Amino acid sequence: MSVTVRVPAKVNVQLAVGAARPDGFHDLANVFLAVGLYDEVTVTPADELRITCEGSDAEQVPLDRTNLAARAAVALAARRGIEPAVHIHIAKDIPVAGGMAGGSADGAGALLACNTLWQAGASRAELLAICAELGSDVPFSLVGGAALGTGRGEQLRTLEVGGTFHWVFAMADRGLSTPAVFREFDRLGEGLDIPEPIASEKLLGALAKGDPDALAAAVSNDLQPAALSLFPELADTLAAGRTAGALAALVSGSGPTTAFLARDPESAAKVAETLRSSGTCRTVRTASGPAPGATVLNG
Ligand SMILES: C[C@@](CO)(OP(=O)(O)O)[C@H](O)COP(=O)(O)OP(=O)(O)OC[C@H]1O[C@@H](n2ccc(N)nc2=O)[C@H](O)[C@@H]1O
Ligand SMILES: Nc1ncnc2c1ncn2[C@@H]1O[C@H](COP(=O)(O)OP(=O)(O)O)[C@@H](O)[C@H]1O
Repeated sequence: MSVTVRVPAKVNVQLAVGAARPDGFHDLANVFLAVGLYDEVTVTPADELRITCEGSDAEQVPLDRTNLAARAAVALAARRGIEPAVHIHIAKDIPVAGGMAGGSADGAGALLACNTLWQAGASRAELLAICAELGSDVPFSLVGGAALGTGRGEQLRTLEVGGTFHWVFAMADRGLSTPAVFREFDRLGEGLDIPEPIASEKLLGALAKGDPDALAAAVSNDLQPAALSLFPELADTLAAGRTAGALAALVSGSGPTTAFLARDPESAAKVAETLRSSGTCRTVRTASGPAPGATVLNG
């Protein structure tokens, strides 16, 4: 018997970043929106832990115990005193190292799948605690929808969303390392007074209303200057999307995926087409949000 879990990607509609903490992390006001681009994680009993991956970015995914899906299975098995004897297969559609939390999605997906396969009985609270140990973004991948993440992004408050938002995502031809982007944020901010990260009331209101124009006016990403400093060509992609009629154009999280908010599906298709022919990115996808969090598809 196998269990398959579907898990969404995310875009950060607000990413406010505070100064570096003594532990090296940064306090955030991180407004996550799950979008309908998914990885599927399938777990099947096996003699020992094994990982396989399929999809266009599969060769970039580590197949050893550093894979977040493997770490999730090991963490749950250790808590239950059992062997993580499972084959984890990842059908990957979320870009790797793209700032869309693909690894985090696989971690949350494997955790929910193993909990189901092993009938391990971990509560939602226990699953969320394991997710937070695995990474700052992993709890949100489990929960989906829209949420405000505080602390290092792992303490979640669910947000109301009053409609569907239509997005276009432009994937770059190389990845960006999340720690490197935070380091660049620190370097650019040296000697400056970095304010406490606070969620924007205007942005939360726009989400609650489902108003794309109001959301477009309120989106922000404090990591964007750092991502652009490490990957200056992203400015051309952002400009191409704006010219094509996107309501807002921003780097998704630590990048280098760029995200474009459109008024409706027709406008999203037009922005996508223009970006495809712009020569400024590798692939272009459309997706809408909010999307549900990790969901068991069978088993
Ligand atoms: C920036 C964000 C925005 O949602 O995601 P991505 O855009 O990369 O997907 C997240 O904060 C990334 O979360 P995640 O990828 O889970 O990060 P973690 O594994 O917890 O941490 C990786 C590294 O990122 C830096 N980091 C992460 C989170 C945080 N609040 N402060 C940090 O400084 C630290 O250098 C840390 O060692
Ligand atoms: N299941 C996984 N899928 C993708 N990357 C993973 C996974 N597990 C670990 N990684 C590592 O995490 C890094 C960041 O990947 P990813 O989570 O896709 O990007 P981001 O943090 O930008 O959202 C990758 O370069 C890879 O080395």
